[in-house]
Amino acid sequence: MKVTVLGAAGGIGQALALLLKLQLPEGSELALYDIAPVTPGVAVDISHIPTAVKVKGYAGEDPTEALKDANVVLISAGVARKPGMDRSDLFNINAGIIRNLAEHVAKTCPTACVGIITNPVNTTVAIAAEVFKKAGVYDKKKLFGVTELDVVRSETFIAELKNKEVDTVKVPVIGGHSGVTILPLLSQATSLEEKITFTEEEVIALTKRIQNAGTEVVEAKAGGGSATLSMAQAAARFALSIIDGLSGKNTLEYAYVEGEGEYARFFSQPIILGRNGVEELLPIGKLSDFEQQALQSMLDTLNKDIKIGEEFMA
Ligand SMILES: NC(=O)c1ccc[n+]([C@@H]2O[C@H](COP(=O)([O-])OP(=O)(O)OC[C@H]3O[C@@H](n4cnc5c(N)ncnc54)[C@H](O)[C@@H]3O)[C@@H](O)[C@H]2O)c1
Ligand SMILES: O=C(O)C[C@H](O)C(=O)O
Repeated sequence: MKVTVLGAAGGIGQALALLLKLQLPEGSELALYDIAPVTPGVAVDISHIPTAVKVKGYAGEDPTEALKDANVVLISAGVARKPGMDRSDLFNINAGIIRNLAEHVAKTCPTACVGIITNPVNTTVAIAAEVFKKAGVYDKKKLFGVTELDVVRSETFIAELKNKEVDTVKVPVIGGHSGVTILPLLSQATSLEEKITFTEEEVIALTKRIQNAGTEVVEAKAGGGSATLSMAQAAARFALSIIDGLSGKNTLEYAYVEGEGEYARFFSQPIILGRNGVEELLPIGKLSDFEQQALQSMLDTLNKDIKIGEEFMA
C-alpha cells in the first residue's frame, strides 16, 4: 500500500508523516511531497526511524513522482488561519492549490482514495470532485473531506466532562467542517455501549465548544497557525481506517462525502469503508430536537459553501 502526503513539509504534513511512518502496516510505502525544498530532508529524517515503512521525499512544482501508484493521497497543502480569520478566508489561496493538486491526482493515480484536509473543507472537496469529474475519473466513493478532528475533539471533550475513559467514548459528528456546520450528535454518544446523558446546558456548551475548537487553537497559537498535531493524529487515524477498508477489513468512520444528497451534496456522515472506499452510507439515526434544529439551520451555510466550490470550477 502506498500513501502520499501532499503538503508534507507543513505543520500537519510533518507530524502526519511521522505518525504514518510509525503506524502504517509493514511493507507500506510513504511518499512525501511539498513545494518546500526541505521535503526530501524530512523524508531522510523520518527514514531513520526503524519501522518497515519505506519513505521517499519530493520537492518542487511537480508531484507526479510522489503520486505514482498511490493507493491513498492525503492533501494538507495550503495556508492556515490566523486569529480573526474564518476558514472561508482561506478560499482565495487554497482553492487554486487544491485544483492544481487534484488535476495531478486525476492524471497520475485516478483510482486512489483522496482525503482532503485543506480548508475550507466544505468547499475544497467540491473543487476536487469537479476536477475529477472534468477529467472523467470521479468516483464519489473515493473522495473524502477529513472531518475526523471533529470526532477526535468530541471524544476528548466528552470524556473530560463526564469522567470517562477517552478510548471508550463514541460519538457521531455530522454536517461539514466549519462553525455551525459541525454538529456532534451528543444524543447518540456512548461509552462502552452505554448512553451518555447530558443536561440541556451541557449540550449547548459542549456543542459550541466542539464547533469553535479550531478557533480555540488558532487563538491559543496567537498567529502561529492552526491545529497541526491533533489534526495529524486525526488524519493518521482516518488514513489507517481507509487502509483497513482497502485491505478488506470494513471499518466505521465519519467523513464529508458525496452521499444521497438529502441535506447537501456533500455531508459528513457515518460510513463503512471497504475495498472500494465508501462501501456503505449509514443513516445519521434519530436526532434530538436540539440537533434537528441545528441541522436545519446549518444547511444554508453548507450548501452555499459547496456552491462556491462548484462555481469556482464552472
Ligand atoms: N480538516 C481539518 O480538520 C483541518 C485541521 C487543521 C488544519 N487544516 C487545514 O490544513 C491546511 C494546512 O495546515 P498546516 O497547519 O499544515 O499549514 P502549514 O502552512 O504549516 O503547511 C502547509 C504546507 O503546504 C505547502 N504547500 C503550499 N502550497 C503547496 C502546493 N501547491 N503543493 C504542495 N504543497 C504546498 C507549504 O509549503 C506548507 O509546507 C490549512 O488549510 C488548514 O486550514 C484542516
Ligand atoms: O480551525 C482551523 O482553521 C483549522 C481546522 O479546521 C480546525 O478545525 O482546527
